[in-house]
Amino acid sequence: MSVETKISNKIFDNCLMNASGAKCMTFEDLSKLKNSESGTWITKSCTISSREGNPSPRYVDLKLGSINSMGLPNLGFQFYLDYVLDEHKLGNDHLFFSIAGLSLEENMEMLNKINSSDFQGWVELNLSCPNIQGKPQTGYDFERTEEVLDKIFSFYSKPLGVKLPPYFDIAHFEIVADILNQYPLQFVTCINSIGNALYIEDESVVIKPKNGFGGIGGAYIKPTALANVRMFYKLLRNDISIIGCGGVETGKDVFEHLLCGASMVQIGTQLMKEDISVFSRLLTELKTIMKAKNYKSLNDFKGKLKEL
Ligand SMILES: CC(C)(C)CCc1c(C(=O)O)[nH]c(=O)[nH]c1=O
Repeated sequence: MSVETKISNKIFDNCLMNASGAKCMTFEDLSKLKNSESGTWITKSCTISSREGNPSPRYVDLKLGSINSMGLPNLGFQFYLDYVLDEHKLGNDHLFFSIAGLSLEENMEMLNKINSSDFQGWVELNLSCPNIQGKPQTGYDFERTEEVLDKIFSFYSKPLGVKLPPYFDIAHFEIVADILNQYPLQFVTCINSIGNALYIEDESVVIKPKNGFGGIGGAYIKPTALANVRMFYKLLRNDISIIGCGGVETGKDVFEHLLCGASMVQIGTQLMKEDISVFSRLLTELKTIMKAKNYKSLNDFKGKLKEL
């Protein structure tokens, strides 16, 4: 039995990786991920300059998930470029590099540098990156998304995918899929946290930034994550792989993301709660499910969600 998977022309030993943002900011974080059971790993979304991010408490684990307003803390673009280039020298060309520039110019600057570097892995462009003041995040500003992808694909020639915020309206799925289908994207990651949720404990918010408003992850968001994976699996070109993210706590949750059409599954909140042993547990649980159903490989069930 195999839990191998493929994104564009690269095969991974297994279909699990961390979600950008979860335990992937420092060299120590990244080394632990590299040496974990995950099939690959991704860096924390970065900006050109390093950032402290928001004041704490800015991330809180909840019974049914998590809430965060980290504020894009990261060690700065050059740190992550140096990191992935060191990995390239060690022969690791299958890791993911997340960027979330604070402007289109910043994203272009980072992508120009990556384009002319020896990096051979994938870039995950975080479309939850902030937009012009007063406008919604880029992923919710469809004209802006088209403009950003136009500019990027006018010069960027290496494998690239986008991390999408959750959508809810069928018309939005269709508009976004039509835009994405115009570009040579290798993958789409669905979903980022569900933005601006509010969690209350003892008559108070639980995180300091943004009056307690933060992105929600974990079990709360699995139904929405699965719907986004399924929708984009159906609407996007077959050569665009779907990476599922959202609400994965067990092997059954991984199985459900794969059933919806995901080729790779990212773990965020549960990685924050359980640390990197989560990958071996999830792989064991997934293999148990596959064995019980006599599935030999992911292709036996990937995308084959039954409808009534
Ligand atoms: C929300 C942004 C700060 C603009 C991007 C970084 C990010 C963060 C973050 O760094 O606060 N948290 C998330 O759950 N998703 C993200 O994409």
